[in-house]
Amino acid sequence: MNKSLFIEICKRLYDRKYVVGSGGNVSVRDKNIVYLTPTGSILGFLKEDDIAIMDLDGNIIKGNPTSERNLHLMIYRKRKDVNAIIHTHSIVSTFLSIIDKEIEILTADGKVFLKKIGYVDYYEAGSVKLAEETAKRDEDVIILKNHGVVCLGKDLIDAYVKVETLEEQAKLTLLKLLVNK
Ligand SMILES: C[C@H](O)[C@@H](O)[C@@H](O)C(=O)COP(=O)(O)O
Ligand SMILES: [Zn+2]
Repeated sequence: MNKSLFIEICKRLYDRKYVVGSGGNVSVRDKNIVYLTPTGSILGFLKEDDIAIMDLDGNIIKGNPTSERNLHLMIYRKRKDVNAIIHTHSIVSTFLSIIDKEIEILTADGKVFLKKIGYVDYYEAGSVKLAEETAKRDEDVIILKNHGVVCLGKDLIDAYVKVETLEEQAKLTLLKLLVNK
């Protein structure tokens, strides 16, 4: 697992305001081992030694993994093609879910990188129910209503591109709603 890339991606998510405060979490799977951001951590300030480690069975090997660990693990167990998961609180993507508007895929990037967007109703953050309902989805891009987004990738770069592209499509959707008012 490329720990320096993991830290760099977390820093960019924070610096580009896909998360604020201690929000968001990231994980990477390497065979039967999962590397996760620690619960309560500020993604912009992480060091390589802060990265928590679990196995796919849910045993903690190192540190205190994210409170959304069940969400990450349930997806990895179901989706053998997924090796990275990014959860953010992307503001426009989340805002549209608050006003019950679906994100439209409006440009070429959206069509290429997002394909379909799934939606999960609001369930308490960190709950097994939220994890179960999210893991039921088959899309790689999932909106957690009134909470944030979850993007799945074959690797960390793939998941990161989906986070950025999703927020761009959300911004375009919002602009379209405002112009068409
Ligand atoms: C309230 C929590 O911040 C929730 O939003 C959670 O989903 C999150 O984003 C960060 O939780 P961790 O710090 O436990 O990863
Ligand atoms: Zn969250």
